[in-house]
Amino acid sequence: MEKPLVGIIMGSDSDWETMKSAAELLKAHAIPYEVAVVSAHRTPERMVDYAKAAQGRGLKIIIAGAGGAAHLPGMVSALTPLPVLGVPVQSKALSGLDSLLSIVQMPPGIPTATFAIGAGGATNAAAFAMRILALDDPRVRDGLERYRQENEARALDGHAKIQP
Ligand SMILES: Nc1c(C(=O)O)ncn1[C@@H]1O[C@H](COP(=O)(O)O)[C@@H](O)[C@H]1O
Repeated sequence: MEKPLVGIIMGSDSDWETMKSAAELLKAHAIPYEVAVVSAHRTPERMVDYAKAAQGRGLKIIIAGAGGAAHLPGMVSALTPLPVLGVPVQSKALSGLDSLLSIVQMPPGIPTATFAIGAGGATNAAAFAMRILALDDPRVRDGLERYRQENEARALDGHAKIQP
């Protein structure tokens, strides 16, 4: 087993339905990743341990998803120098706007990337992680080019279908 380069963490197992989209993209491109439930609110000490150990364990990027009062991405970002990519999970009460605003409005000095609400955001967080890894890894660069071509083919296929 290759050592994971990307850590996908989420506040609750109920976020997996959203966050699995990130895992699927990384898996499709053979990028080693790990998955964990880590919560700033419910398991604060585990969060501190996870964030502080991440770089030393060889992780390069953390994708953090959370819903509602989504403090996890920002708190992890405060505890590690690694890039943290935040995914707002769609909440029932406020449709994820709460999650989005909780992640995006970080104070200067603690940068935390913020993606779209829901599974599309999780996919893009993984695609962005690939772009970061591609800076030093030609294999990931090739994978990204394949992914771009697949997306292009899918769009053109859709275009062909709507021609009268
Ligand atoms: N936002 C956070 C954090 C955190 O930010 O640390 N921990 C859990 N949660 C969120 O609570 C929501 C409801 O969780 P449950 O479904 O377990 O009740 C989830 O979307 C989770 O991300």
